[in-house]
Amino acid sequence: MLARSREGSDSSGVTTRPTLWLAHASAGCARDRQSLTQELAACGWSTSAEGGTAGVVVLAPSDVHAAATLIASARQDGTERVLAVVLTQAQVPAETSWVLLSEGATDVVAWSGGPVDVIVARLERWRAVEALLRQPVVQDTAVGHSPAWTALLRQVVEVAAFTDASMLLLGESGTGKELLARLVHALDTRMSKRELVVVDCTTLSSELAGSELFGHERGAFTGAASQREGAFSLANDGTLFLDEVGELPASLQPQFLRAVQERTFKPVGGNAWQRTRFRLVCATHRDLREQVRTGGFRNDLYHRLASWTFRLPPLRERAQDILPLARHFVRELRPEAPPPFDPAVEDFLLRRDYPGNIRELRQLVTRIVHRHIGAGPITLGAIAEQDRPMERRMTDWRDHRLESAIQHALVLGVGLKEIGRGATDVAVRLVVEQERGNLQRAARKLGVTDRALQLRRGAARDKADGLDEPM
Ligand SMILES: Nc1ncnc2c1ncn2[C@@H]1O[C@H](COP(=O)(O)OP(=O)(O)OP(=O)(O)O)[C@@H](O)[C@H]1O
Repeated sequence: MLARSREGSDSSGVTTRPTLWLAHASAGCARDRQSLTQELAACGWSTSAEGGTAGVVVLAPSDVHAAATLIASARQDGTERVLAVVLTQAQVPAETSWVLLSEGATDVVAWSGGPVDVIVARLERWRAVEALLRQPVVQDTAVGHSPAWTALLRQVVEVAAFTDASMLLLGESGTGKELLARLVHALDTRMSKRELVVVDCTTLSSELAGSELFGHERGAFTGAASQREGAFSLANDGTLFLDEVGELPASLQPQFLRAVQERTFKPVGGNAWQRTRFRLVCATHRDLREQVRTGGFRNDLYHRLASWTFRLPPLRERAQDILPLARHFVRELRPEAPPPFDPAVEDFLLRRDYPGNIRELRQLVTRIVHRHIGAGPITLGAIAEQDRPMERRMTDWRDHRLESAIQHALVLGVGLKEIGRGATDVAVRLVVEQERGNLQRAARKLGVTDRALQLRRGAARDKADGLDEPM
């Protein structure tokens, strides 16, 4: 019932034709699948039994486990979104939905024949989001194809384009919080959109912060020679980006809460309330919840800021983005003729640690490009002395993170065979994801035969059968 292929994908892995992968969980629902195919076709959605980036799985209420296996396997092979369509006139039981969602279904709906509006509404939204992700404003600025990054981007783009909700961006320094805030502003569809106003809360002093945020009237305080607009007013019909919001002075938080909640504020020294309408995006590298717990940040304000919370992955969790990002920075610096990296330089970039995340990678690549001479590829000699690897700076893959994962497994009583198998399965999953479901390329990269890879994947899927380790 499941035949998959990766055709129809462009370089970013996004399907260029609007064909939907359609599968059914058991022979019993083949006829319903047929009528769903027709209904979808009437709404302009063609379907195929072969893979795509989005799919629909049709199941009878008794097929939950078969459907869950189908969905998990599709997700592993690179299908980004799967809608589970349960053939029932009743509501889908919550337990069924949770099982399907936990195996990777994006959504679960009930359908009992007839119009497919509920299904099509979801497919149209997905298509709109995928179209946005292909826009140059996203492709050319928010570089990265790793699953962690694309999953995040997909959610951010959806919230940015289809809501005016406030967003809280959490992440280590240099992970791209400001870049995402700019993207959210660029994707905002409000016609009257004005500007993006950036306020760095680390630079707000208690005395001047009120004026910076709310503006002031002439003569409001010594030195206020003329009236001045503040960030809340400047951001009207635009976006207000508060960087390092955890540093917002406690004395300002009540006023700030009012401005965010009511969208009204009074300039310093003024009597009249002013209205403002903006999208609020905040960022912090701190644990804001912990600040709330210890009383450094107001709980009510936190909940106002964090309608949506997104965690940006550090670069070490998206290592497959290192080279695409590095090449992107080279193109920015040498747009006319971007030189390629020698394989040895690529290896150096991949093995290094980046505590400063993408900012550190960008600075490193900038130094390399500054030193690169001539028209040929960038060679190891272009790496500045300060950046050259001393043994302790290179990342041994068997580092403390692997050690602590194994330590954890040992504490749980996991045996050597299971640990080895677990490590193999993680490696297989990562490479299959990287190769976007192309099993031949994945096998080559892993240094095993196609058959061995298939066996391992089969065994991982069905651990209960206790198949012997094939590789
Ligand atoms: N996905 C990306 N694609 C291209 N460039 C990126 C990406 N993410 C971050 N950058 C670049 O990395 C640098 C750091 O990003 P940014 O300033 O957005 O990080 P940040 O999380 O806001 O950092 P901080 O917390 O220190 O303010 C910027 O030059 C930005 O353009």
